[in-house]
Amino acid sequence: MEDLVELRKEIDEVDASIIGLVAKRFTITNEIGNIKRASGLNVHDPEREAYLLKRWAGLGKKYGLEKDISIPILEHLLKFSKAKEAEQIDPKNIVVLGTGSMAAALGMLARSAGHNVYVKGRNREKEKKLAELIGANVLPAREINTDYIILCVPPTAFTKETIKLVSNCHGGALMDISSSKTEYFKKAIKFASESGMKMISTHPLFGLEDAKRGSGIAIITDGKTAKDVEDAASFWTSTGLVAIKMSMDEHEKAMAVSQVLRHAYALGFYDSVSELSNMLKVDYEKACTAKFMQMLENAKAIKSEEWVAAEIAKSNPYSKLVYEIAERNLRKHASSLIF
Ligand SMILES: C=C(O[C@@H]1C=C(C(=O)O)C=C[C@H]1O)C(=O)O
Repeated sequence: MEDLVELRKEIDEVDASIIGLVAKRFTITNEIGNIKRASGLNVHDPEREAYLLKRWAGLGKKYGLEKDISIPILEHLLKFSKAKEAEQIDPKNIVVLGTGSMAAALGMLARSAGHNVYVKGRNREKEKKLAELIGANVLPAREINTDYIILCVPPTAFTKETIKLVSNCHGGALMDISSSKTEYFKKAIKFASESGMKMISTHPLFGLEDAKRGSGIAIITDGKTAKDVEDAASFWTSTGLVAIKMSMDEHEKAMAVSQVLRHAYALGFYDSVSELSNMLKVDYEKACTAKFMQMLENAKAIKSEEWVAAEIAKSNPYSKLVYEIAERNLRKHASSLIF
């Protein structure tokens, strides 16, 4: 039985590599599509395809794989690579700066929409791993024209050195993804202008696990030309996200309700659960509902990143109001229920 588990683990790893490589192949065929479009060549190249069929048969033989297995895979790839090449409208050169989960989520969305995605991080290993995972390329050292550099690093890691990592990238705009805009935004604008880049502030309105087509992304309109906002919106729309244009103040207000307030109660709830259960010496997990556990899980996730919650609360201009109202309502319920 242990062997079965081990072998399945191995299969899972092989499958991840296969998918990563298939996605990488599409990045390359999309780039070929761009070159063909620029030089007026046909997408379909029968000579090249005949060569590939022969080569795949040869490679199959070398690895002991029957033609019946290998050739249909190639045919499937050819069908979709040509379809993607043909349908590509306006592929952008995107650099994902950072190697964390948000970088993975956004890079993946951009990749699957057919954009050319490059990964850049401070750590070479992590950078390579992420590029493989999403079927993108590591940012090459040569000079490169970019449309958007998506800044997926936490505010604390956002320094001049971070920007230097993409000093070979020219053109386009730097996009931050932070949920609290005021402080971060100022810093990002400063760095962007120092390095001659435009700055567009965005905020993906989803958590790390649920970055999927149809989720929203806020685009901050303050101080931006209508064209810059429109271009950014159309890029994100192409990845399947819904672009929501809003002012910085509207965004901060929405964050005050949906993040600062939620975090306040979640952290208060989490701390109260542990304090109260210790005090009562009760094993609440033995006799609680699934809904309670769900709420505790949510609170625990926020607690585990308390510093993020603190940072958002610290820089949100409405936090004081949020805490006043949260406290008042808790007291109101306490007095109407108990006292
Ligand atoms: C990518 C290309 O375009 C098409 C797709 C191919 C592929 O997926 O490998 C090969 C030949 C072309 O019909 C190319 O010309 O290389």
